[in-house]
Amino acid sequence: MSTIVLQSWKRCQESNLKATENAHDQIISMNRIKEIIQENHLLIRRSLPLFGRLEPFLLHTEHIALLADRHGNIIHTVGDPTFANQAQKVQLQIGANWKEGHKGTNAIGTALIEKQPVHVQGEQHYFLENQFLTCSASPIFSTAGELLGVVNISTRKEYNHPLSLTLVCMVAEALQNHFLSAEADRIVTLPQADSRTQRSLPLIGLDRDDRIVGMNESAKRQLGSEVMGRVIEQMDAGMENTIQDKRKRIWPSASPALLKPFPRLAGTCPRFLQAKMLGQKAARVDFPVLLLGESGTGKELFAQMIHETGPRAQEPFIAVNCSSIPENLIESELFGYEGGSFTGAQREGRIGKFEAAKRGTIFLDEIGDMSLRSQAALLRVLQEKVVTPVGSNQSRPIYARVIAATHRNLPEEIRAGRFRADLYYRLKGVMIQLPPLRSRTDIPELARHLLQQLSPEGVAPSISREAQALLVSHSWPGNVRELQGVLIQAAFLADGEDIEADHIQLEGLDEVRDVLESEDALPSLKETEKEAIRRAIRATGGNVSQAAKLLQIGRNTLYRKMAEYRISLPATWEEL
Ligand SMILES: Nc1ncnc2c1ncn2[C@@H]1O[C@H](COP(=O)(O)OP(=O)(O)OP(=O)(O)O)[C@@H](O)[C@H]1O
Repeated sequence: MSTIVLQSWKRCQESNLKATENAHDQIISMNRIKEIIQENHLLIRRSLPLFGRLEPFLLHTEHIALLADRHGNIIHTVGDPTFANQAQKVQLQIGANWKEGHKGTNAIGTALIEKQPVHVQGEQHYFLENQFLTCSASPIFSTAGELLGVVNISTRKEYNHPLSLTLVCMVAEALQNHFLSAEADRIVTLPQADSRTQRSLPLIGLDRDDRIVGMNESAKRQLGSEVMGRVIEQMDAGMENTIQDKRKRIWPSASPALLKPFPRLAGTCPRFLQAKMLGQKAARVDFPVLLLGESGTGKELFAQMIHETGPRAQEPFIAVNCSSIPENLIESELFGYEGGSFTGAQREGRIGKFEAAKRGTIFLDEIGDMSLRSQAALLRVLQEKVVTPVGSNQSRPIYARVIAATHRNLPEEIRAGRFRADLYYRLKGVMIQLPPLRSRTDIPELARHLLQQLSPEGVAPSISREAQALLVSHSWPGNVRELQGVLIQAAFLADGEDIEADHIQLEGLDEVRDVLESEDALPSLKETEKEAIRRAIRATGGNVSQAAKLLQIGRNTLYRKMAEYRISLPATWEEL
């Protein structure tokens, strides 16, 4: 018996599995099978062609090939129908679960635990009822290295053949190479370290910046998985040959005529249009996006548009305000938690925002306000593309696209030691800088658009020349959000008539800012601001959105100020 099989038997004995009893198979409902197939649709879709090619060779040979997901659920089978019938007696069929924990030593379950190819022959199966089988399984890894499932070939024990293990390894490797070719922009191959011992060509997948985004097992053995995310030219990786290059297809095809419009984003200012075009291009590809801009410049709206016009539009868009979550809760919020893992946690546990975003988009707003500890945890997740819920030791793959945003100057934050450089480089696949409103040349047009939005059924009021001049000359510290507020007030005061200069109330904001900047007055103004925030929170019963509206500042700005002044929300916050 191999060491792997011996160790597996030991685990089974320690778990008190009784070899002579039948395995505790769960009967899985049709609905659950559909869900499992849905969860693994990408793996199945990409594996089907290969299984299709394998099928004719398995017919009349009493062999079947199976695909199982990373939990050991069988999700696809092909092969000899006679043997498939016999295999069903022990539930070796679609929908059944072959985790070692309840099926004992078996190729699928044991390969999942060991994360390496496993051959289990006849009597080496732990349960007597499975000992008529001989099975070989090899794990399938994503290009980023996460375990996706296993490919397994089973037959009767009399037909045991050592080559079946080689065959499953080749199928798993072919699948991984196929994933690599679908996901990377360019694939390069390294010279083989030792062509006698190396089974296949080491392949490396690169993004358009030549950063390593995936590797097959052979490359991983040669370079180690820690090189993921590094730029190939900066590495001493030896000579490489490009064997596939899709980059030319991605970028030229994103000509302006082919870009999908961002209907909710108004503006004609050249700086804004340039940012919008970058966003439209980013919607077509899957790179991480980093949105930079002051509060209220439209970062969240931009992120929504990138999501809604891209291929992930049918999946969820989940926005997370990183500055509003207390540091000790951020990991459980993002990555989820197991039941009872900390005081105040829900008994049944909860999935995190990354998993909730499924194959959609997670929008990490105010990323620059995250603590260094949380940044380290986030970086790990982005690198490994798996989350480990708080209190659990099981990691789960994540598929969401990441769009991050901040009003902070991240290079400056990095220099000050408050932001991790490696996280910054991970996040800034495509970087888009949104101009502040005061530097935009299209304030009157934007104002007309916002007024139109305010009166969807009627005719929006016009804005007189004097009123426009006021709007253009204001410094807009609150950006588009502030403009929205001013226009609501103006339309209300105009009472159905056109908006005149008198209706534009830019009251005090500039004066307040001027005074705030004068050093002598600073302490008392801070106090005033603190008190205003406290009162707004009290008046709205702790509703931050309403309090922000009352104070005429953005929600994020309010959160920031609350953190700065150490003002916490009553009860609800503590109960979180
Ligand atoms: N170009 C635009 N066209 C129309 N509406 C806009 C535009 N830019 C921003 N807005 C509107 O302005 C408001 C503020 O935008 P948004 O919340 O996206 O800003 P933000 O940069 O994410 O702010 P914060 O950093 O404070 O969260 C929203 O109501 C949004 O719909």
